[in-house]
Amino acid sequence: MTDPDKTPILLWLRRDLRLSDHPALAEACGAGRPVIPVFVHDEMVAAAGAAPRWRWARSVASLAAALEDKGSRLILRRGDALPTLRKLVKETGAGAVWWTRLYDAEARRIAEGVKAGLREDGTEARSFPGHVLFEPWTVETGSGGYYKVYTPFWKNVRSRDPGSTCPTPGKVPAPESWPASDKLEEWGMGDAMDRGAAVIEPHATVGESAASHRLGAFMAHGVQDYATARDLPGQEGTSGLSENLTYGEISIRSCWDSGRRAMEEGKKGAETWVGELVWRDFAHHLAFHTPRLTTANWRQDWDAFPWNEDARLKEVRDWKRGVTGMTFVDAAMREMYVTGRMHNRGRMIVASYLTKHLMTHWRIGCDWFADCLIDWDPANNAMGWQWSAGSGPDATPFFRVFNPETQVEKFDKDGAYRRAWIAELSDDPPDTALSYFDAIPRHWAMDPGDAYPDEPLVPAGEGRRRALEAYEKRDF
Ligand SMILES: Cc1cc2nc3c(=O)[nH]c(=O)nc-3n(C[C@H](O)[C@H](O)[C@H](O)COP(=O)(O)OP(=O)(O)OC[C@H]3O[C@@H](n4cnc5c(N)ncnc54)[C@H](O)[C@@H]3O)c2cc1C
Repeated sequence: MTDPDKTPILLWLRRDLRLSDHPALAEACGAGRPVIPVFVHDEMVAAAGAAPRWRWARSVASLAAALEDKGSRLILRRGDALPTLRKLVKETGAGAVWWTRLYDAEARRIAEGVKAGLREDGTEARSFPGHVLFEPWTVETGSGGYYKVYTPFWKNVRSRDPGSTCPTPGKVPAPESWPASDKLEEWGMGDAMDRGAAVIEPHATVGESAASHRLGAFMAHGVQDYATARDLPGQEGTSGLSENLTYGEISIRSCWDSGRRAMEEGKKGAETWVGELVWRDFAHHLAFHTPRLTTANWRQDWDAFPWNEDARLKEVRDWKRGVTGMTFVDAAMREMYVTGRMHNRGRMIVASYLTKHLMTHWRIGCDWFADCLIDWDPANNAMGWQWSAGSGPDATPFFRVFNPETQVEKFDKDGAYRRAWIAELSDDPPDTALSYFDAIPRHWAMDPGDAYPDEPLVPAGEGRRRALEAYEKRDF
């Protein structure tokens, strides 16, 4: 009979594509058993949008190479998670499947199915922390509930210790023989991206060592001025780490440790930055405690609001294509289309314009972001949209309508951001602005020589009036 203590451990990897500070990997490597790392192109991966899927593949390729350096491999399989893992358990004689916990509804639904199915078969199924600083059930209000407002959540955790980082394994113990693996290229994970990988590629910073370099550079040069520079989309004033955190190429705990160290060194922007890391935890806290966050109005009475829910309307199309005539909105939408990223200030402005001036349901914008962002994260994205729309917890109230014109004056005074992204506004547009026209599908029939709209689709004042009127008339 096989000694269960010697059987291989299947390490099922999802959004934890790194070797450092990886609790499940560290424990597996210390268990005296072979470890078989596996990435499954499962129902969660298949449902991801075009840009996230492309970026996910880049992360998988990077981890596969890093594992080779550790004497290991990354086994790739395609299919729904449970049957695929069951099949691998059978083929390899693995006695255990371990993974890192995720907290959004869909990821949990899949993992719960895997856990139940494997346990039924007598296979050990065990999950580990590592995706957030503080697991959602460990942060409680005085009365034992969950937090619905960020500030008290922040106060609760700001002096807590998320624990020490785990050592990076020197070697990952290999099995006597490896199971077969798919080839990543055969999965075509970039195929759905109609702007093509070549456009986004130069804007992505992929893999664990690039992420760690990025964190170091931000700590050395960026964090000091973060509190003010973070609001200026024309500058590189933020860490850019969201794409790496999304795929777990860096651990949130190492970001926290660096941020806390910078606080101790008296770097001015450090506490604000650590506070943003905690916004990420807060989003996952909410997604865990109220799973509807990612799909439905968090405040359920907002179901009765007269949102436009038709994504085919011209105004929604113009918003997606960055031709609303509202320069801040258009610059941000184009930035996202070319780079797969959008500055946080831009995200707030475009979301406010769509949900308030265009009175369009946040889900339409949320879905478009989910297709375009290389840092797409189900919890952060949904929380950001519901915060902007007024339907979420701790949201900006619906009657507080961002004015995209005054926002531009405040945060892009010198016009650097708009010039960078809107070619039609300049006689000599920069490459960034022109690259938008290489990125868009031909059927959008747009050209840098086209006239930019003379008037916004919905002017700031009129949109505000319309939104407030609808809000006053709401019957909830
Ligand atoms: C409508 C909308 C949609 C959004 N969608 C996403 C998304 O899909 N994925 C995503 O990672 N973030 C999302 N955000 C949050 C935020 O815009 C990005 O995390 C930020 O722009 C990333 O840039 P950075 O890595 O340079 O962040 P930094 O400013 O350097 O912050 C460090 C890290 O803190 C976290 N963080 C910062 N701001 C927030 C925030 N408001 N909410 C949650 N976490 C935050 C991120 O992990 C970020 O990488 C969204 C915000 C809005 C308003």
